[in-house]
Amino acid sequence: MTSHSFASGSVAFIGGGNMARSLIGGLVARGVPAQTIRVAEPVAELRDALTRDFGIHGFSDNAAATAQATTWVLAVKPQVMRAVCEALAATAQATRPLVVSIAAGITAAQLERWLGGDLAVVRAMPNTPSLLGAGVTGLFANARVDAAQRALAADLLEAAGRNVWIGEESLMDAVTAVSGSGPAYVFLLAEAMQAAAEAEGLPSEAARTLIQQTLLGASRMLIENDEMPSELRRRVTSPGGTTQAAIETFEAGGFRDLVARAIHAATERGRQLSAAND
Ligand SMILES: NC(=O)C1=CN([C@@H]2O[C@H](COP(=O)(O)OP(=O)(O)OC[C@H]3O[C@@H](n4cnc5c(N)ncnc54)[C@H](OP(=O)(O)O)[C@@H]3O)[C@@H](O)[C@H]2O)C=CC1
Ligand SMILES: O=C(O)[C@@H]1CCC=N1
Repeated sequence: MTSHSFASGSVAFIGGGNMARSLIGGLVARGVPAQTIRVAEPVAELRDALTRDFGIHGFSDNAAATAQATTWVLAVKPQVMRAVCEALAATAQATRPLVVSIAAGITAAQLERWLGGDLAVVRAMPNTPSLLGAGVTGLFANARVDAAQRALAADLLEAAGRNVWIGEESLMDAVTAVSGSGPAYVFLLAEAMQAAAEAEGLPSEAARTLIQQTLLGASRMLIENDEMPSELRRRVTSPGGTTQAAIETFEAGGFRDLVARAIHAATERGRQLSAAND
């Protein structure tokens, strides 16, 4: 953590579900004092697990969690965001926190309006590898976010992995479609490879190890070799060999177009979530 971390106040998570757990775990692992982290979560088992696992303060009531916090992380589903914000508007206007939302689709302007207006809002889109500190977050700051608040938001999300600042908010739905949802695409590929491996006769456990290590190794090459994916692919693909047979099958099946359509559908869904929950 850098010097501008949470020394001057505490952070309150509203919603203690999957993503909040990943982010809280990242913060605690990076040395943010547990007593400066608060979470409001209505489900007692989830709340108790968070307080037990990380030593943070748990609340069943959103207002109680936010009352002492200088940074709020809104980590509820887009469908309940408006109601959650409107119930916290008076506190937001009285305490003027930095508001960080990780909800898909919901815009900074919507959050600001629901919370009573004139607030610094950062829209952030992390992903589940945050749990391991291997996540990536796309971030957009509205015009009211000052340099110190920007640094604070960056610190908060850096605990989960790398940050990428996005200048135009309209691109946050594409960020969501690429990296927010992205881990699920890799898991789908792993599922499909597992089923195909077993269909070819490989024992389940052997197939699992082969696939896990292949995805890990390929990901490391993407990051560490500093070369284009197309070049890395070319080196695996011996002319007339096995990889060529597979790649030609993918291409003939419209793989690239399918990926483009899937990411477009996710991007559009983000826009719909904004409109449908306004
Ligand atoms: N999962 C992911 O990979 C990612 C998710 N996100 C975003 O993060 C947000 C949370 O997603 P995720 O963690 O997956 O969802 P979860 O359902 O796991 O977490 C949301 C939590 O908020 C609780 N909650 C519901 N209503 C309220 C309320 N009024 N006040 C406080 N807490 C409430 C929910 O309880 P209950 O179960 O009772 O409803 C639940 O425990 C979403 O907006 C999503 O778009 C962003 C990036 C990646
Ligand atoms: O599926 C969703 O809507 C959320 C946002 C990105 C990942 N999960």
